[in-house]
Amino acid sequence: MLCLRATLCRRASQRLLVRRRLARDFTIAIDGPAASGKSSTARAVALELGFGYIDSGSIYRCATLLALRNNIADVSTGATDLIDLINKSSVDIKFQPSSTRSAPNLITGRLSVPDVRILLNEEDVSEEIRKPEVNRLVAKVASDGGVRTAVLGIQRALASAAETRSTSVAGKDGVVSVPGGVVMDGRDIGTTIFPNAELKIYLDASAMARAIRRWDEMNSSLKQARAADPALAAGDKAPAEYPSVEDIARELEERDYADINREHSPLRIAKDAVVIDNTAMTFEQQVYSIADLARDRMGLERKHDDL
Ligand SMILES: Nc1ncnc2c1ncn2[C@@H]1O[C@H](COP(=O)(O)OP(=O)(O)O)[C@@H](O)[C@H]1O
Ligand SMILES: Nc1ccn([C@H]2C[C@H](O)[C@@H](COP(=O)(O)OP(=O)(O)O)O2)c(=O)n1
Repeated sequence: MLCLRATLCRRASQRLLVRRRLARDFTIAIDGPAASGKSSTARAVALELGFGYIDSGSIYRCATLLALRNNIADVSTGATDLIDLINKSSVDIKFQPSSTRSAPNLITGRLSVPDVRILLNEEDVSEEIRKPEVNRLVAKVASDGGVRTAVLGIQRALASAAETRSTSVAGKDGVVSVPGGVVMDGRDIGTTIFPNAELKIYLDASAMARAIRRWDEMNSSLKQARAADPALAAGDKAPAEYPSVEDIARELEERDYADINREHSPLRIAKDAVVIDNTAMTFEQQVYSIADLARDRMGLERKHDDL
């Protein structure tokens, strides 16, 4: 009896060790075109699995903000100065538990989407990096090879910090502490940044669905801002300042074209990526199916076969 118990305990701890080993440094790469749902999905998947999250697009957006603030309008001639500024800057991504502020338009069902704050040299620039002037310039900034190399340094540092942070994950034998995995989203994560990522997702949706989602998102944020600020509620800021769905569709199309056709690390579907078109999917379906794909590959039990 004692012997049987010892064997069972040994087997349980071996299983645990296998899981710990599998969960160690487990990386999920999520790539796809603009507004396909990468960042909201990545955040919810990271929360579901107890992983860290890195929004690589926000680093390119910070680089673009540095260019705008330092009057580097022409990235091709000002690249050296911009690279110098990036190398001297710090970017931090603060992943905060549950908030609907970062996905105000989304029906998330049972899920919560954690908020993410982006700090550039310790200043919170989360809202500023989403402004239209940044949207217009970011693809150009991200097309420069030297800028990409400078951004890579920040991405690697953030990823290794996330991976060394231990988290608690509910395993079959109870809660276990595992060195944290990481979810990173962007354009070249599965192809260039983490070509050996354990799970690669290419998230896509129709161009119109993506434009409508972005438009919805902007309008929900405007409604929230109006509710919080009487000056905005009184109509001081005309809704006409806000782009139409057609304007947004055009902007997304231009950015996708630049991201797909650039020389350095263009947006491509990695050959071993799982392609998910979420045009007709609910947010819950896309998050739970990715989390279960990750669980499969970590040797953990699936949780959402009901979907
Ligand atoms: N399956 C879905 N159905 C409807 N809206 C979605 C879905 N997935 C994401 N969204 C919404 O689409 C918008 C764009 O998502 P986001 O995560 O910011 O995309 P990306 O990071 O690819 O630019 C957000 O407002 C998000 O809440
Ligand atoms: N890994 C990455 C991430 C983003 N970029 C570039 C290309 C994108 O147009 C910009 C902004 O990316 P971001 O993911 O914030 O953009 P969207 O949220 O999808 O609109 O940065 C990149 O080149 N490589």
